[in-house]
Amino acid sequence: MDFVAGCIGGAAGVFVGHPFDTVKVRLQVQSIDSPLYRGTFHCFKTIIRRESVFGLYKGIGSPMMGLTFINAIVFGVQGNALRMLGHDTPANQFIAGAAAGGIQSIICCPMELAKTRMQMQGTGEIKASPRLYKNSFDCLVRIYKHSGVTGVNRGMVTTLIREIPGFGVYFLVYDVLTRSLGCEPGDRFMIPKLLFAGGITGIVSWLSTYPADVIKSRLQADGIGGVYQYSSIADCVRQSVRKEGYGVFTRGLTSTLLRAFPVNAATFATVTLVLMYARGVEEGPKECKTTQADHHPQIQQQT
Ligand SMILES: NC(=[NH2+])NCCC[C@H](N)C(=O)O
Repeated sequence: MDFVAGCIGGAAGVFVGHPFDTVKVRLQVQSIDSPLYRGTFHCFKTIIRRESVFGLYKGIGSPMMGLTFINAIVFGVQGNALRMLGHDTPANQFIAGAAAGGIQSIICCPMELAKTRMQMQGTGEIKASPRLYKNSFDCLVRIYKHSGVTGVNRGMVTTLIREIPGFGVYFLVYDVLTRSLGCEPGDRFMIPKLLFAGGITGIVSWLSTYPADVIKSRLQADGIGGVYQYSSIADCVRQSVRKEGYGVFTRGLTSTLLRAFPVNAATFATVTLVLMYARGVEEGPKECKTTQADHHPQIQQQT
């Protein structure tokens, strides 16, 4: 049931958060020499004006499909890893989350490569012009045909640098918050508490590894049409800092944090409600459990 809950929770999160992600990528990747957007809200308005509201949903295909598996992997691996580690401690929360973050990167990296390319395609164009990629799947097929497995995994190292600590923090912070807020079964404020805990967790998690996300976006957007600006991660960091200063690592951060709260609040609350329904249907009222796998956003009905 964790699988189903994770899938539905992930889909809810993608629908709520994708526009913010598109704005983030546009701001992260746009040229500093001739910027199209002055900031987060100007970017939102410009995309809607020039590309309609659907411009905000460019590239949603791959995360909507990919997150079905990603959330299932994340919640499944984290819960099983924690059980393997034996004790539900903050350190084990981090370790289990980091393991989940590393494993889900196998799907996340190609998925975000396609998403990033689709989000950057047709930037600022008022009228649809012939596109390099028809859709996210066509994007990955073309990259694979041109550059093979290496091409499809472009940005993998920066994805791992972002996701392994990022997901470690994700599950550690969520566990600490839900415990300190007293998310106990039968608490009538449990859902608002879980929404709050999930939202804050998303913000803290993204802040923890955001510089890696900026570099990952630039590397994954690089090479469209076969023209490469960066030769390596170090070259991308060097060029970015030399041209824009260390502030480059905050590009798109506002949109990311605006996205992180509702997406992760929606994901955790949806997972909770799906599991609550499932347990309510399958197993009826349950005692409050203590293991982390059951400390996840679940609601056991009072017996
Ligand atoms: N820095 C991270 N990768 N944090 C994990 C957050 C994952 C969550 N699915 C989101 O997209 O917000």
